Amino acid sequence: MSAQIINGKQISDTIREEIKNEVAALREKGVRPGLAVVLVGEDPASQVYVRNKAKACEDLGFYSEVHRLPAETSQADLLALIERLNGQADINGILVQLPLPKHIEEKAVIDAISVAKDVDGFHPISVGNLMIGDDSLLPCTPAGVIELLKRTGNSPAGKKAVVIGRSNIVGKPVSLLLLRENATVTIAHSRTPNLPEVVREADIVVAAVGVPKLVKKDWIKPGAVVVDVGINRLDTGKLCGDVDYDEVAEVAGWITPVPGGVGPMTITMLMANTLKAAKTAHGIG
Ligand SMILES: Nc1nc(=O)c2c([nH]1)NC[C@@H]1CN(c3ccc(C(=O)N[C@@H](CCC(=O)O)C(=O)O)cc3)C=[N+]21
Repeated sequence: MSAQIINGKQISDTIREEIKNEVAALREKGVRPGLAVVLVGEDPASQVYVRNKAKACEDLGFYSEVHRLPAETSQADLLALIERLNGQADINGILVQLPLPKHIEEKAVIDAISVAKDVDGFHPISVGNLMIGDDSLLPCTPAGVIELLKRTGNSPAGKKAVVIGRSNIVGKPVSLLLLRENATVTIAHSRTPNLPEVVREADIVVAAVGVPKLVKKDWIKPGAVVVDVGINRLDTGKLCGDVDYDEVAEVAGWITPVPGGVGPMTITMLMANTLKAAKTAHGIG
């Protein structure tokens, strides 16, 4: 047996087409969603991500601004830029690329972003809204995971889900979203005893730990859905996930590849959030 592949690239393209059509209709009414991306420093991986986000904006008809600041930018200057973007009517979403240089306090920066423009969903109020179940801007990667499950007919309702990893950007929020979708959720992590045994109970496995090929074939219940959020760059330059894809694909029912799985969905959900923020800003349902 061999797993069906969850093609994140293809699903992402379908959603982008939906967004593109909606943006075109909005622009007829004089509304153009706008995204500001802020990059501090010259981290090469971040440069690539920022370029991809700007490209997505262009492809989908969004207005976009990329602010590239030198690595030695002061926290005060960065906060002043965010303040300006918060007040800018043509900007509906603000994304400050993480990680930031050491001398800048991440929390101060995230807290400064207007909740209405928090398209990453990282602001404490957005996190609180997620916890309560209020309709808010959801963090992009977790929202992408849910979308992949739903669009392949793998609704989490009534399923047992095991999330490996408890980070603020993936593990915790994806667990809350799975719970909201009526899954029974276990959050496993580096201190969980008998991890393979715990994972073997799962109908849905979400791996988000950042350890290359951690999840093995004998951890997986036959037929389970395996979603790999890990993006690890090996010494060879190749990307690899947290799941040992080749062997796990032999037992899983469904599996996401890396690249081409969750990654493309992250940027697509960012676009969806920016569109949503623009509609809210203009009082459009
Ligand atoms: N404020 C903030 N928000 C973020 O959302 C954010 C961030 N900072 N910092 C960095 C991480 C990483 N991230 C990715 C987005 C897309 C792919 C993606 O499209 N990956 C492709 C492959 C890309 C490649 O080849 O390198 C794939 O998996 O198929 C990956 C990673 C967003 N991040």
